[in-house]
Amino acid sequence: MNYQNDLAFARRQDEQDSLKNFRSRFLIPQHNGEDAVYLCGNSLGLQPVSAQQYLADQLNTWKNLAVEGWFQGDDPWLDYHKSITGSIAGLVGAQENEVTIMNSLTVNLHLLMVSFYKPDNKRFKILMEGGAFPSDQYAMESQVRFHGLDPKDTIIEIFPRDGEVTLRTEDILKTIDENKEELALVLFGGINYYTGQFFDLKAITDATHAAGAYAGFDLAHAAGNVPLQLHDWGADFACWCSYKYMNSGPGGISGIFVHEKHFADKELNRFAGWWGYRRDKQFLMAPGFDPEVGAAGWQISTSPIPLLALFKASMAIFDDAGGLDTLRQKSIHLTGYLEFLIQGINKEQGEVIYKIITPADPVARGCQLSVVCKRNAKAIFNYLAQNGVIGDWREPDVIRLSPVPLYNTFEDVYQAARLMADALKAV
Ligand SMILES: Cc1ncc(COP(=O)(O)O)c(C=O)c1O
Ligand SMILES: Nc1ccccc1C(=O)C[C@H](N)C(=O)O
Repeated sequence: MNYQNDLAFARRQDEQDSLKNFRSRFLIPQHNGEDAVYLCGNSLGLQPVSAQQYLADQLNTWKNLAVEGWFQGDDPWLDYHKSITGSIAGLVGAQENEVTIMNSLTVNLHLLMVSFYKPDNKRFKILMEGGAFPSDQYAMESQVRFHGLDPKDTIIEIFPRDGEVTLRTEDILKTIDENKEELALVLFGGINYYTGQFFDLKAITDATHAAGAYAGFDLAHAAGNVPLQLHDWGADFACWCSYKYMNSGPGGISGIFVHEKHFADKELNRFAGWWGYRRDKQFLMAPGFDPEVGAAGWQISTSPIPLLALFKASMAIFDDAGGLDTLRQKSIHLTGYLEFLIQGINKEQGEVIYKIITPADPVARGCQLSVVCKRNAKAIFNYLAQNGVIGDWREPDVIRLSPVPLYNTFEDVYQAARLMADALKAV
């Protein structure tokens, strides 16, 4: 696309945007009485206007039906989660029975590792991306210790080559192959939280399986952001939080994927609870765990209905937007526009002050651009915040900015970049 550094150009793009009406379905934070420039869907997606009503409906069911709400009403709570698993499955490229929603992300990472990390004398190593989100590192390390192993001898982290900031797929595949005798699990982020790099998950899955190990993914930054084909890629399992690009609210419920090839595998451990029991017999309260077929059999505890209601409000918007394909098209243009404008600032300055560390190829990134500030980084971030641009800061010098196609505009992106240029004069 031929971008222009010009407000009129940005407004023309917004005018022509087939998704332009979706912004009004979200509550945009205010700054000095105007919409803030919210570029932080990578951390917390915005609240759907309808969220209050979805929540109020369930509070009313609780008020009117109380315990009968589990079995009666328009949308009985017992199967309430089923009304959104189809939409979620569509977003991650799964069959509906391969997806369920439960707990929070790190909890689910642990539970899925109970099933898919079973080290023995021969295969015990875990391969992950260097610089993964700390919670994932802590989860892996504690799982390894739980099995009586030392993380130092067990967890292999792959880091970029010297002088590079992102990982090369060839290096990931080579490391998998080099460790094929001892590898038990490859557990990668879909998109790295710091650099915004979107990994080649199909290639990683294929290489992992060729090495005789399981492939699992933390899709916190990928779900609802980039197209995924978990079923067709043959990934063994995945989990993600829904409060980022899926807009389910702070601490919103997490999703899991288990490939159907594992449904009948009696060898897989799982930590069981009655919510994962086969639904037709759950209330017989019989001894002996008999799981529901599919990912739903990994559930443990009673569904948190208020959280599901919030999630449902957001999934209805994704459904109306027609799924991820249209969103992705706009996303590529929006993020591309931000990249173009930032590069324009660098050109004007005659040096790279805002170094984008996220890959330039749209195939290798989602909404997010991670920008290293070479000068007065924290002061620039603060200047942006004071002027209504909400991104986030990651130590030591990275500003993350994520234009989200459902609610951000080209004008948002234009204003953010204009303020990034102004900041260089102001701080
Ligand atoms: C990649 C990744 N993993 C794990 C987490 C932690 O998730 P939670 O606190 O919901 O367990 C986050 C975000 O907080 C994340 O980005
Ligand atoms: N759950 C949170 C609670 C408080 C503050 C941030 C978060 C995030 O999600 C951070 C995000 N995972 C990140 O990529 O940095």
